[in-house]
Amino acid sequence: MNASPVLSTKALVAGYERDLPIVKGVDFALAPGGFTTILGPNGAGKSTFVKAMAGLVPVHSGSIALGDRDITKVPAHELIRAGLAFVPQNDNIFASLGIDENLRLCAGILPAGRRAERIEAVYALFPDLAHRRSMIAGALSGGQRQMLATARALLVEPQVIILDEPSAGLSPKLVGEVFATLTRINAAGVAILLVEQNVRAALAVAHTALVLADGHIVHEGPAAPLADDPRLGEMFLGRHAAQGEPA
Ligand SMILES: Nc1ncnc2c1ncn2[C@@H]1O[C@H](COP(=O)(O)OP(=O)(O)OP(=O)(O)O)[C@@H](O)[C@H]1O
Repeated sequence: MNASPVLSTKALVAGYERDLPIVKGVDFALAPGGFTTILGPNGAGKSTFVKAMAGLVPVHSGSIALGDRDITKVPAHELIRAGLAFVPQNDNIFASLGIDENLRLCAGILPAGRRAERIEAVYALFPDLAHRRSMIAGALSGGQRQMLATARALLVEPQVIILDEPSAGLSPKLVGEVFATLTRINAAGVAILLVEQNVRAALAVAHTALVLADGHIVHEGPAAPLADDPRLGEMFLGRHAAQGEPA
């Protein structure tokens, strides 16, 4: 028996301008504790799709649910309290503040009595950050910045965390560290939705994969087998492949 999804969409159409849909009717479901990666060619609408779920891009039609709650029209700041955390690709930390200040600032939305306890719980997940509490965030490496951004999102004990290309611009070693961290977070019971360009690394950690092309789902299934699936290249090349153009 399948548990009801923690995050889902029905016939979701979304985009920045009303007459220009980018996400074109997507039905999606993320299982509680699941780990799904969203892949697809540049401009497929991956970021737009997750931003719509995070309340950051207008929904034209269809619906979004967090558990049983319809969140289609819930603003982004309320979604964080409701248990849906979003880590954007850029500008996801306060670079001029210390690591500890970054966390304390974000913990401000929690009841006062829980803040210190949650900050320590998050430090326990990120020992690299715990060792550098007073360091200015802007001086962190790319991978450490991503970890701080993820740590901030975890302060509220979300049911779901959505990450938009956390490995962008990182060296292979740092990519490995970021993805190992995501695996630990998921093992602790937090469902993860991960937008990635780094296809191989994402398929190695996620349970399921969803491939978007031109705002539509063109494939959905277990992640690991997709890495060796000959159709993978075609899904990324889209109509160019169908027209027989070279990769
Ligand atoms: N802020 C914006 N305003 C208007 N259009 C946008 C905006 N951001 C993205 N778009 C458009 O939406 C389409 C999908 O972009 P999106 O960033 O969602 O794709 P993506 O699959 O995440 O691509 P990439 O892998 O290159 O990041 C593109 O045509 C893009 O130009």
